[in-house]
Amino acid sequence: MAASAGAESDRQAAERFVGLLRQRLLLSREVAIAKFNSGAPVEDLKREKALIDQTLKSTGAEHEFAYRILRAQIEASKAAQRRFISKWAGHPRFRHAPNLAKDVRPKLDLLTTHMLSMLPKLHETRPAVLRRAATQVRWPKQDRDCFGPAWKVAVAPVVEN
Ligand SMILES: O=C(O)C(=O)C[C@]1(C(=O)O)C=C[C@@H](O)C=C1
Repeated sequence: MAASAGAESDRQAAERFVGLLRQRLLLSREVAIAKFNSGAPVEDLKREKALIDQTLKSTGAEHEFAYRILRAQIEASKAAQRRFISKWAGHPRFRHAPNLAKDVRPKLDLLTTHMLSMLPKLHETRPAVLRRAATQVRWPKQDRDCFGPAWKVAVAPVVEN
């Protein structure tokens, strides 16, 4: 470790990045609860456009990669939300639902910014290391049926890179 002491290793960077994607996907359950209670549709194209525009404005050389990664996170979130909402069909509304605009979206935004700030580092990370980190991710057992398939969507641009 002598020469690179203090520098984040490839493995650490990959795990940190994948951890951010995981946290973002975990929030899709909160989003789904809010939408299940309010009846709002899963897809919000206005919000997606705002996110993408913001991303394209704030990224440099990693433009294309950033776009693909963010798109995948949005698609993954929708896939997980739809699974949750169909699983809850026939259930009463949740007693406590988070406020999408005030509670959940600011968290999604923070994770997105953090995630995108790691892209330059990620470009130098070997794909095999990223793939390994992505396959090591675990989900709460009771929600694996929703997060598992969505995770494949979330990491597709990372593991195929
Ligand atoms: O903010 C929402 O309403 C979400 O469902 C989250 C999210 C996202 O991943 O950022 C996903 C799907 C929507 O179409 C818009 C945004």
